[in-house]
Amino acid sequence: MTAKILDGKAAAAAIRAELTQRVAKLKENGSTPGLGTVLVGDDPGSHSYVAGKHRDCAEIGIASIRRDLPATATQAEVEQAVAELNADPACTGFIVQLPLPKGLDANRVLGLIDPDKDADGLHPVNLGKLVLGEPAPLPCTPRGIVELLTRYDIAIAGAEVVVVGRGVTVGRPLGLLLTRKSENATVTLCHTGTRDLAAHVRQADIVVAAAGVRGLVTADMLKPGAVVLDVGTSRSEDGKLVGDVDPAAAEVAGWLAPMPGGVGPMTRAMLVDNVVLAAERAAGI
Ligand SMILES: Nc1nc(=O)c2c([nH]1)NC[C@@H]1CN(c3ccc(C(=O)N[C@@H](CCC(=O)O)C(=O)O)cc3)C=[N+]21
Repeated sequence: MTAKILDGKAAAAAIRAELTQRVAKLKENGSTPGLGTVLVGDDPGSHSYVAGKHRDCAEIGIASIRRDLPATATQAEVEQAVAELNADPACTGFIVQLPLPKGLDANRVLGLIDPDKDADGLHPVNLGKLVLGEPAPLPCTPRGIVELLTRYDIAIAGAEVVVVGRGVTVGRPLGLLLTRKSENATVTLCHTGTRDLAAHVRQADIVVAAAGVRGLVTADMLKPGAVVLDVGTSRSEDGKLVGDVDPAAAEVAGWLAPMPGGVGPMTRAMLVDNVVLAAERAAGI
């Protein structure tokens, strides 16, 4: 048996088509959403992600605003770029691409983003609202995971979900999202300090691997038929993108969101969706 594919690339293309319609409607109402990005330094991976985001905006018909700063940018210069986007009415939502170069205080920068323009859902106020169950922009990768499962009719309510990884952008907020009443999953949050990872993963109906450790989740850990989402992104020796899930896992899993082609494209689609949702809210749609 080989796992069926959760095709995030196809699902994201469908979402972009829906977003194109919603943006056309917003424009009829005199509102054009605009996504801003702040990119510091010359990491090739970060450059290619940011380029992808601007391509998505062009396809969907929303404006995009780029602020690229050199690797030598100071904390004050990065904060200035954030202040400019906060003040720019053409920019209705923006992100600061992470990680920032060493020496810059990312949490301080994130805290300066206007929470209403926080397209990533990573501002402390918005993360706090997620804990409190109040409406707020939600982190893109967790949203993309829920959206992908929903589009494939995979039941989340009542499922035993094991999340591997406690990062601020994926693992930690994903646990919060999946345990809301509306999702109703039971979540175990595993991490590098987990004593027996295999014992936890073996119980899971759904496994989300988001630790950034190549091959961390292996075939022998899985319950046959489990749904596996690979969110890990590391580079192999020859520079290829590789995930956290060992390729042999595809022989045991029932469903697999591969890396690439799984959750990554959904993350990008949810970023634009966050910006469009905020514009719709502002326009009373
Ligand atoms: N403020 C901020 N927000 C982010 O959302 C954010 C960030 N910083 N920093 C880096 C991570 C990483 N991330 C990805 C998004 C899409 C793909 C994606 O679309 N990947 C394609 C492959 C792309 C390729 O081949 O290069 C795929 O999985 O199929 C990957 C990674 C967003 N991040």
